[in-house]
Formats: sequence, C-alpha cells, structure tokens
Amino acid sequence: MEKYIIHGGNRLTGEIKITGAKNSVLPILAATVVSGKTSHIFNIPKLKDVEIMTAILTHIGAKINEENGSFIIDTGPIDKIHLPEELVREMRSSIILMGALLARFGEVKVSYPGGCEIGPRPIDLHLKSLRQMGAIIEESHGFLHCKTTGLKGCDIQLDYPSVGATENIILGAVTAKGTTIIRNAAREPEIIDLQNYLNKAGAKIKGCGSNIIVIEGVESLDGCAHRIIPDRIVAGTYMVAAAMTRGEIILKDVVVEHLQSIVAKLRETGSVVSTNKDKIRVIGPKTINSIEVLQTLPFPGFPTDMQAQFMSLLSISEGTSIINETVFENRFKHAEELTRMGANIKTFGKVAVVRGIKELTGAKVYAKDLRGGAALVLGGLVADGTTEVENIYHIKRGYENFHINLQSLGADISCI
Ligand SMILES: CC(=O)N[C@H]1[C@@H](OP(=O)(O)OP(=O)(O)OC[C@H]2O[C@@H](n3ccc(=O)[nH]c3=O)[C@H](O)[C@@H]2O)O[C@H](CO)[C@@H](O)[C@@H]1O
Ligand SMILES: C=C(OP(=O)(O)O)C(=O)O
Repeated sequence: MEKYIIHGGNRLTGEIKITGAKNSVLPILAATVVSGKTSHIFNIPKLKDVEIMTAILTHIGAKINEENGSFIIDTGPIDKIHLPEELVREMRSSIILMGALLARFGEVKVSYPGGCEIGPRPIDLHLKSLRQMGAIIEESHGFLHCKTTGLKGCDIQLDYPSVGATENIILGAVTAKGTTIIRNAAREPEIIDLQNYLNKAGAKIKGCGSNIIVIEGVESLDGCAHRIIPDRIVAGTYMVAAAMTRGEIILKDVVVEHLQSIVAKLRETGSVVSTNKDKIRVIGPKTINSIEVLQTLPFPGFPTDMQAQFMSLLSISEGTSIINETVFENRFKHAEELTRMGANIKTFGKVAVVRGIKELTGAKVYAKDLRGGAALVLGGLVADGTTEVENIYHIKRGYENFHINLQSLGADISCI
C-alpha cells in the first residue's frame, strides 16, 4: 500500500500548471457515448478515476487512443449495455453513463455506483427524472435495469440542484423527442463544460450555468474536439497549501471566475490573492485569521470539495471558525485524523467547530476519502515532525502528480 511521508515546515514557493477537471472529464467521456462517433478530448488529467472510466468504456466496446494527454475516443463499436459492477462500484461518476446509454441504446444495466464515503449518496433524483422522461427502471438487489422505447422531453423540477442528476438528464435529453426543461439545475462550471462539448457535437442546449436549462432534442450527435476546463478544486488545494505554509504560489491555466468563492474565503484568512487573466497568485499570511462561518453550498457558493482543505487551514488559524457542511451528510471524517495531529476540532452533525492552534504535530493518519486525504497532506506540510498519510489511493483519484508537484514547490514529501 502506497503512503506519503512528509517532513513538515517548508515554505512552498513556485509555479504549478493546473490540469483538466476530474468532474468535467468524467461526464464528458460518458457523453461521447451518445453520438457513437469519434471525439478528440484534450487536457485529460492523469487520474485513477479517468483510468476507471476508460476501463468501463473499453469494456463495453469503445476504442480509446491516448495521444499527448488527449484521448481520441470512438464510441461507434460499443455493443454492450451492461456495465461492469466491480468498476462501477469504484467510482461515483459511472452513474452518468446511465443517461448516455439510455439515449444511445434505450437500455442500460448498472449497479449502484461507489465513490467516496461522504454520507449516503442516493440517486433518487436521477431515477425520478429519467422515469419522467419515459425510462422504465427496475431496481433489485443493488442493480438497476433501465429501458425505454425512446426518451421524451419534459419539464423537470429538481428538488435539489444535484450535479450528477443534472448531467444525467442533459445526456438523456440531447437526443430525446421534444424539449426538456431542467428547473433548479446545478450551475457548476463542469455543467457548462458538458454543454459546450455537447453543443459542439450538434446538441441544442441553452442555459447551463443558470438554474434553468433548456434542451431541444436533436436527431443525432456527431463527434467533435473539446478541451477540458482546468480543475478548480485542484487549484484551490494548492492555494490553501500556499496559505498554510506562508508561501507564495502562482497557478497557471486557471479560470479565475470559477475560483471566486475560494478566493474570497482565503482573503478572509489574511492571504493575499491576485489574479491576472488565467493566472492566480497566493501569498500566505504571517498570521492566519479564523473564518467566522464557512458554509458549503452548490456553485457559486463555497464548494464542499474544498471544505476539508479549509478545515486543515483553519486548524492553525488564530481564533475559532464554524464550518457548516450543507451539501453532504457525513463529510467530516478528516476531522478525526486532523485531531490526531493535534487539531482542536469538534463536530456536531453537519457543523464543525475549529479552534485554531499554534502548530500541528506530525502523526500517522489515514486518508478516508479524496479531499479529506488532501487535507491531511496539507496538514503534514506544516506539522512539526513527520506525517505519514496512508491509504492514498483516494488522493490519486483526483490529483495528478500530487507529491511531485508539492516537491517542485519545495515540500519534503515522498511516496513509498
Ligand atoms: C463527479 C462529480 O462531479 N462529483 C461531484 C458532484 O457529485 P454528485 O453529482 O454526486 O453530487 P450531487 O450534487 O448530486 O449531490 C449533492 C447532494 O444531493 C444529494 N442527492 C444527489 C442526487 C440524488 O439523486 N439525490 C440526492 O439526495 C446527495 O446525497 C448530496 O447530499 O457534485 C458534488 C457536489 O458539488 C461534488 O462534491 C462532487 O465532487
Ligand atoms: C466527492 C468527490 O468526487 P466523487 O463525486 O467523484 O466521489 C470529489 O471530487 O471531492
């Protein structure tokens, strides 16, 4: 089992180029299935989750060629509608293939998806919406069998702006008969990226980025070329590394607009953040201020995927911070591990009270999920002594070359 060994205390300085977004590339790879043609997708990050998605697509028949960080993907040869259970259970995003395969073949067999354990992650909104569009879905023993004689456009009111449900509906709707309206849709930048890919492929989608999306069904889609947007959560993680180590990091290839809520909260801690086109610079403060309330919300609110990293930052701030995790039921598993490093954190359901301490202490800790794992690495960078982060396969799901990038910024971290 691989682990990271970190000797804390180094100030991080330098530049990092931000790679393609995990939460964009996964639905877009799923979306390539709808056309049955060849698409060329650029800026593919080297991530475990991308490997899993590639393995699922290859298993059902797609031909994928890797070329300089891009994928040329031909989904024409796909001839299976039964997704491999062991792979689906490894990754949440596999569920987005449901909308794509229903659109293309009118049938899909899939197990409930896996992914990070951050509380119950039901898919009721996905299923309710696809049923409303005419899918017949049988659920038994953790398996779903979905069939349709043709999806139909309809008016869907989402109870919550779920990212995955919005993506599944979009994929089902692009070639459905008639017009689909999604109300209370998720507004994340990755949804806009999906719209941009699909519209280049011939879809007629309007409104992504707002909470009402209108999709006019078209006869068929084509292949196209598309570049994945930069990963705002990876960027945010390095920004927190700069703040915690009182360093100075410049991130290249970012979309500043996507990072506004993170920038605002970092400024509250006293960090100096400046932006210039697709670059962002963070200078860590001498004294890290606490944040009165940090509340996670759907975009454009503060992202739940940055909550753990901020908890790590606030654990060494001056004062007390309240974190309110409103998106997921149980996303504080990192709190217990940070406590092993000396942090003073109490959790009460979806609320955490973080009382800042002067310094964390190195310890043996365990990554229980992706962002929680990244938060422990951040803690290790500033802890007194040695930190060992175990179970790092979670971190590799979402960060390309994490320890190598941190080394290039001056961190004393190795992967053994
Ligand atoms: C691959 C990907 O893009 N993952 C992101 C996506 O996950 P994901 O698409 O799973 O997140 P959702 O927006 O769907 O989930 C948000 C909340 O809605 C609930 N819910 C969701 C669907 C449903 O049918 N019923 C239901 O109750 C979930 O349990 C959760 O509490 O958005 C999350 C919220 O920004 C991010 O943390 C994840 O990194
Ligand atoms: C929770 C996350 O991912 P997923 O939805 O793929 O589990 C994440 O990226 O933080």
